[in-house]
Amino acid sequence: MKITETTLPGVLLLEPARFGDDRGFFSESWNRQRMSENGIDIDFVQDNHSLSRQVGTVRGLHFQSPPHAQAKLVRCGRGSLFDVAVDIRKGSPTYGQWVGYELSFENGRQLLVPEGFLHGFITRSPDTEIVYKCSDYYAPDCDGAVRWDSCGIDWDFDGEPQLSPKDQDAPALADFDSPFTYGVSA
Ligand SMILES: Cc1cn([C@H]2C[C@H](O)[C@@H](COP(=O)(O)OP(=O)(O)O[C@H]3O[C@@H](C)C(=O)[C@@H](O)[C@H]3O)O2)c(=O)[nH]c1=O
Repeated sequence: MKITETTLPGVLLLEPARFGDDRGFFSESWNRQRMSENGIDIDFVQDNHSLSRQVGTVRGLHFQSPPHAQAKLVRCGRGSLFDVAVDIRKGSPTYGQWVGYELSFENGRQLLVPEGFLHGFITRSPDTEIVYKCSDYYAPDCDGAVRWDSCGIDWDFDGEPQLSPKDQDAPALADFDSPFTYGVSA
């Protein structure tokens, strides 16, 4: 497991080992003990899976408010996508900054998105599947979104993205009052 820090402290890029043979490959996509040895102690309680048919489907940018804030461990099950995290902790030295990485079935990369960050992605291939673990259960009352195109993210996409009505109507980051504060545990 290769773990790389990003420019946003706490957001990590993980590359699990793949053991290839004539059949294909084997990979441990999550090993609690190994992660703990690397200082990552998260109790994941829910595993999510979604399919996006079209290239240029955007899901995000999403968060759940305290007391149901979620850390997420994200990977791509099929196809490819550009996955993004944005720091929305008020008072954070990196507030409003983002990181983005290509996650694909081929590269097997994972992104760890802590509590206090927006998460979202755009698909780069048709029929792309995303799979992610969450550290708290889905809580619709705490569900929130910020406009995908309001954070200065370079999505490297020229067309018209496919968005849910909820994501279309989300507030811009500039008009958003974040429920997270830097240094305060959610
Ligand atoms: C997120 C979620 C949704 N749902 C339901 C609600 C709704 O009827 C349907 C679709 O929900 P959404 O439109 O919110 O799905 P989606 O836009 O895929 O939302 C997801 O986007 C990515 C980027 C994330 O980071 C996730 O946390 C989550 O917010 O699924 C659940 O039952 N459990 C869940 O955990």
